[in-house]
Amino acid sequence: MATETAVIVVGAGPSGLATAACLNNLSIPNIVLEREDCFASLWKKYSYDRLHLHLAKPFCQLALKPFPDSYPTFVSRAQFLAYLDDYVAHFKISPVYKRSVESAEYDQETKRWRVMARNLGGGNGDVTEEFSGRFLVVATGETSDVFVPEVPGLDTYGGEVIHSTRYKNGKGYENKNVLVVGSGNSGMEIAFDLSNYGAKTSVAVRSPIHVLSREMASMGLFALKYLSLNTVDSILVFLSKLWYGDLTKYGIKRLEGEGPFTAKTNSGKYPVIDVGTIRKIKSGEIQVLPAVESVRGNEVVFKDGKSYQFDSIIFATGFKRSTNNWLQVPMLHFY
Ligand SMILES: NC(=O)C1=CN([C@@H]2O[C@H](COP(=O)(O)OP(=O)(O)OC[C@H]3O[C@@H](n4cnc5c(N)ncnc54)[C@H](OP(=O)(O)O)[C@@H]3O)[C@@H](O)[C@H]2O)C=CC1
Ligand SMILES: O=C(O)C(=O)Cc1c[nH]c2ccccc12
Repeated sequence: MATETAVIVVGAGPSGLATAACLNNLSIPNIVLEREDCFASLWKKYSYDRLHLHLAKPFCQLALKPFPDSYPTFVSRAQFLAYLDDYVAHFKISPVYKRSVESAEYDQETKRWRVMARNLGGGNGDVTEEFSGRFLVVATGETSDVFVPEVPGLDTYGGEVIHSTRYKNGKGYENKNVLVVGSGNSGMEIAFDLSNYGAKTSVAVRSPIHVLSREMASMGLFALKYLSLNTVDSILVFLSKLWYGDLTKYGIKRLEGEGPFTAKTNSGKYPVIDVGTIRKIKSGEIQVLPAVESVRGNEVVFKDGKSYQFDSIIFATGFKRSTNNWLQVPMLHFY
């Protein structure tokens, strides 16, 4: 027997919770299905201690409930989680946990979505459950499944290998040679954190990037209300050049041809919001290396042919979307 509702929301991250809050506020029946055993699992379980929202308060609060006035401009992970706890209680949201959605199809006859979810908490053997709703909301985000590239020889590596989602802080990395692979926001901040804990830190930067300060990014978002994307991007590139200078000699090339917000909008390439990493790169505390080519024992070989020994490798290589695995809508395309 299918469980019937008006709206099925897949994912209990911040977007899924905000959707459920708006629906509950209008007394529209809904069910939130969540694969994990808690809401906002990325924030709760899979992020590092020093994490703060990168964008100023007004850009990050969820629908219908602003952040408390006492919160600072850049909200910490603990504060964000406390806010979400309040939010879930206030809007009486009760996600159904440990439900991994395996398929969602729209039935043209009944005009309803049929969603099949595996109950991961079913004890002996998982059970598949059916949910039926008039509307489906996909709130599984851009960060649902971890991505680690295949690196030749990685299986011969004797040191520790983790994905950025397992990194909490630099305890235990003091004086260790640590390589962070990936120069997105996770990689750049984890490198900064490791260095603060006394790790000998390197970061492998494969592609050109935009680097902005938190203030530049928030100012840019605010300016988008009044100015075009291209104008805002030109201002941001100007400010970034002025503030950070040319980073080529440190191994970081600026992304040319597409401004920071255009790159985000067109190809999901987020600008790096600098939290202090660039200063450490300039001072030599953090070493920038090119793309990783292969691993040979405890040595990592880079694109320039050089190789170095590392005690640990942290793959901050991002995520894969999961939507295409279960959403059966041939006419929709997701990048
Ligand atoms: N405080 C905050 O609000 C924070 C927000 N975030 C956000 O979370 C999201 C995820 O960020 P993040 O975890 O950094 O992931 P991203 O996808 O943003 O970054 C992944 C990085 O890994 C690199 N990479 C991928 N594959 C390879 C490979 N085979 N070899 C070498 N490098 C590779 C990418 O380089 P390339 O471009 O060459 O593919 C890129 O630099 C983003 O939206 C980010 O902005 C993250 C941290 C903090
Ligand atoms: O408001 C948007 O469209 C966003 O994606 C916000 C956002 C998240 N991370 C960022 C990094 C730099 C600039 C904007 C964002």
